[in-house]
Amino acid sequence: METHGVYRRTRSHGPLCWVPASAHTRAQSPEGIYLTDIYAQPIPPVAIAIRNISFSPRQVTSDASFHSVSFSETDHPKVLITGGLGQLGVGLAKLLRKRFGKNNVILSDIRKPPSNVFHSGPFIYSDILDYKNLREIVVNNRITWLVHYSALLSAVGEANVALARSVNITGLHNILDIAAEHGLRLFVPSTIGAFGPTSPRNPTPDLCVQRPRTIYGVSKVHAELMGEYYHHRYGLDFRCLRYPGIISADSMPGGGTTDYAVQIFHDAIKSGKFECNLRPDTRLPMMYIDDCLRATLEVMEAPADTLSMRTYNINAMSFTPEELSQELQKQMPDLEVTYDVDLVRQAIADSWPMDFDDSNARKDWSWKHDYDLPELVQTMLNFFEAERRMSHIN
Ligand SMILES: NC(=O)c1ccc[n+]([C@@H]2O[C@H](COP(=O)([O-])OP(=O)(O)OC[C@H]3O[C@@H](n4cnc5c(N)ncnc54)[C@H](O)[C@@H]3O)[C@@H](O)[C@H]2O)c1
Ligand SMILES: C[C@@H](O)[C@H](N)C(=O)O
Repeated sequence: METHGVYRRTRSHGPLCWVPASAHTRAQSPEGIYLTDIYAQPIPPVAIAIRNISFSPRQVTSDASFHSVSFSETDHPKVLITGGLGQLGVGLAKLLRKRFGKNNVILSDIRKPPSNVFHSGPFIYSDILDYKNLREIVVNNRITWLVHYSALLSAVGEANVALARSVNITGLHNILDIAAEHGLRLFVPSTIGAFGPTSPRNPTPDLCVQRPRTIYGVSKVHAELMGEYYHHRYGLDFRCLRYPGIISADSMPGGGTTDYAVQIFHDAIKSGKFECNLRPDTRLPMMYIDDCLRATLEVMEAPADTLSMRTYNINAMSFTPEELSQELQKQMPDLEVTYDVDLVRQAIADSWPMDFDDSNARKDWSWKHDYDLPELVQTMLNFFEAERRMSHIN
């Protein structure tokens, strides 16, 4: 057995890893991380975060390896998606189930799933603020990948800062600890909202000033930094993409600043009219959902040695409400677009990137988007047309 400061190297279960030599005797922070680890020099690259609420000395002996759930690259991962009933989770589950098998992907949320989602594969109740319940789900289902989608988005976050802080920050802490303790590969999405008015906006590179002015943005910068810290400090396999505004036809957005770019299609088809809550010249990075979900799978499958960073910008297109309206009007010339600016959303949008530099993702793991603005508009309209025909048949 090799020792290194207060750490011991062990291979008792699963891969070689570092664990604290006398875990049960040292002082813990409120988050359950050993404070004395901070002073143990030199710090080995891989060690494990342990919570006081998660292990008592009776439950786990001091020489246990918490990396006991090993994920072989040849096996299918067993995936848990948190916050899975939002705009993105159901589509991601569908993509991952196609690849890994229906029963290897569990959707979870605190809401009641609609019947088609409930019957399309495993669904489980999970509140990310309930740490013990999360741990039970991970253990009982032998989870190896965790996709953490639960969050309050930018506009709803500003309307309820306390809840956003709790879900987006405390919830993330639970997720990080669970993932580190059980050796999971963890995906946490970040956003264009992780930048602020002092960031370069056109284009915004991966590494630059990040001083967002929303609780959503602050919580996402915190998530990026904590994930990267757990990666360097504890060997957590943390992967993060900063998504642009995502546009989807069969799922509705959950209260963000980019929601107008989805709503315009619904209103255009329903009434031929749309009232936009952002100014016509507000340029923001955007992406069709299929590109976003494929990027997520691709970065999760990327060999670790191709990832020069753990947080990447990804992008597809940038447009303004005026440009989106004009593209739609090519197919729907009678569409009427008016503007009634929501000051909160406008201030948020004015502080976000106008264009996103994703050259590192393109270089490191060959990221490439499929949909530009014309394909996006055509695909969205095709979806609604197909839906209309189906409803006529039924
Ligand atoms: N949709 C976008 O345009 C976009 C862009 C950038 C980043 N993202 C990120 O992607 C992720 C998914 O986004 P989305 O658009 O699907 O979000 P959404 O708002 O549509 O869904 C979030 C889900 O989280 C759930 N949730 C809330 N509190 C919870 C709790 N305590 N425990 C468990 N679940 C809880 C909600 O019920 C909801 O279903 C989020 O982290 C978001 O920040 C989304
Ligand atoms: C951009 C993204 O994070 C989300 N759609 C929002 O507007 O809040």
